[in-house]
Amino acid sequence: MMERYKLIKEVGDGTFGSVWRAINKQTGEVVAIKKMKRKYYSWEECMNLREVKSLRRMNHPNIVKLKEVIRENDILYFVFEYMECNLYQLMKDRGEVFSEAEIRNWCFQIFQALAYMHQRGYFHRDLKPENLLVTKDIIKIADFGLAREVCSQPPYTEYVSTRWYRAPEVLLQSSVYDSAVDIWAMGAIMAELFTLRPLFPGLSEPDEIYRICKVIGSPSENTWAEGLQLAGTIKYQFPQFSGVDLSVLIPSASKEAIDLISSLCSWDPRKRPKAAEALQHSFFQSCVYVAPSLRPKVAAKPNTPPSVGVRGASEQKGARRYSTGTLSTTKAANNVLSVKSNASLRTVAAGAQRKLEMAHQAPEKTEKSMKNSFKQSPYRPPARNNPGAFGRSSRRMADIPEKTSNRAATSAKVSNVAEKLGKMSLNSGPQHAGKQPPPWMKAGGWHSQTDLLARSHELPPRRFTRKVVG
Ligand SMILES: Nc1ncnc2c1ncn2[C@@H]1O[C@H](COP(=O)(O)OP(=O)(O)OP(=O)(O)O)[C@@H](O)[C@H]1O
Repeated sequence: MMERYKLIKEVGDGTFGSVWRAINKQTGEVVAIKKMKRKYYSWEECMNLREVKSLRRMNHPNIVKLKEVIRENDILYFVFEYMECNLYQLMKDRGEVFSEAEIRNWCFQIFQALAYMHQRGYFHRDLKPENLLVTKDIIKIADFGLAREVCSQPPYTEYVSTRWYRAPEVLLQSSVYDSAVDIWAMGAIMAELFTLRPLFPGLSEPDEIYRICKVIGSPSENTWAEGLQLAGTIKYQFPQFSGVDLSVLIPSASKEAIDLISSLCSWDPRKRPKAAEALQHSFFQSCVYVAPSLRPKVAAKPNTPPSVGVRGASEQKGARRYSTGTLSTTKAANNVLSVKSNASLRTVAAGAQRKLEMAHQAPEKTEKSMKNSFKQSPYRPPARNNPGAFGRSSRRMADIPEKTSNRAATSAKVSNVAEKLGKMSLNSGPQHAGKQPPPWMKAGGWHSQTDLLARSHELPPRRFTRKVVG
């Protein structure tokens, strides 16, 4: 099976697998092949993997497409559509800041993918720049190793995710969390796109919360009563900060962008907008939806990329087919699973699920649980010479995913807007013509600014190290 592909170059080395650029010798198609690090001794084991289970159900232009699953000599390979680079690589190599139009374009696409995914009852749980893959103007969500079905039943597995983008309810070990964790991550990522620096680069879990408090202000009974309870449960006391003016921290961002980021990064998960609501924020005003009835009757092209931001309207015609399609798998040969669109789903019995999930952890890349972390290192303000919110810490430290004992569960609360999304397609409107309506979402309470927080233009060049190669 694998002889059909020629491996060209390793382009990524993740926790669970190494990723290669490869060519399909028969068709000449360039693909990305993820070779899993552990062995899989049966086909059933493979079918139970989260990555397979969730990606099989996803068919969206902004979710990286799983083309094939191959098991050969007990090694498991995922064949994905190939993407040129990830968002972290783009930021790292960037000499100057991205334009707001570029950021809007990317975020609009990611929120569409999230709206699609959340609406179908999945959330990603590990959104970070490395998992957002870019080819030209198109951005796609990758790495569904941690994706969870919103309605899945307990017992819930421990899970691994990346600290800098981790939502406060997860840091505080909430037993119930939901798709709002992806929304928090998007706030942090969006801010990072503007400044090219992580917004909350915590060196540990307590430090992560400390930095969040410093930037968005400590939570109160008014802003997040449940959070105070959660903190009480693990005997954690929030440091007291009133927060800073995000527009000072992110000077290149417009008022609308600042308003959206502050909504996304709300302490209370229920106060964060849903992905479909975020798409309606005034920041995305130039990205206009067109109802199907108003669309020109042109046959959708099978692989048309989505039209976003202010780009050409001609690209948008295929958008709807992606938001309605489903995936199915065809076991074409004994050890090959080809993934085809627009056919029915098959759910695999979850017999060995828990065993697999546990095996899915990478012990050498985990840290002790938050409980232990807090127990052993009670809250301490960073030392005087601590670099502050935008520290010069090694990126690798936060790349190390942490094992937490959170249980994921929630009801899939899908807004009407999200439901409508599947019936809509995209169009591009003019850039901010005329007066803009006020943002629909209220910004968080920004009170004062602390000089401990460096401004982005005062920051030294980014010196983070990453595990991504190529
Ligand atoms: N389809 C693709 N096209 C091109 N590069 C890819 C593709 N998929 C993954 N990569 C590269 O490989 C890297 C690791 O991939 P991925 O995140 O899927 O692996 P992982 O083992 O699950 O990683 P993690 O440590 O984040 O859990 C990505 O950051 C990206 O740079």
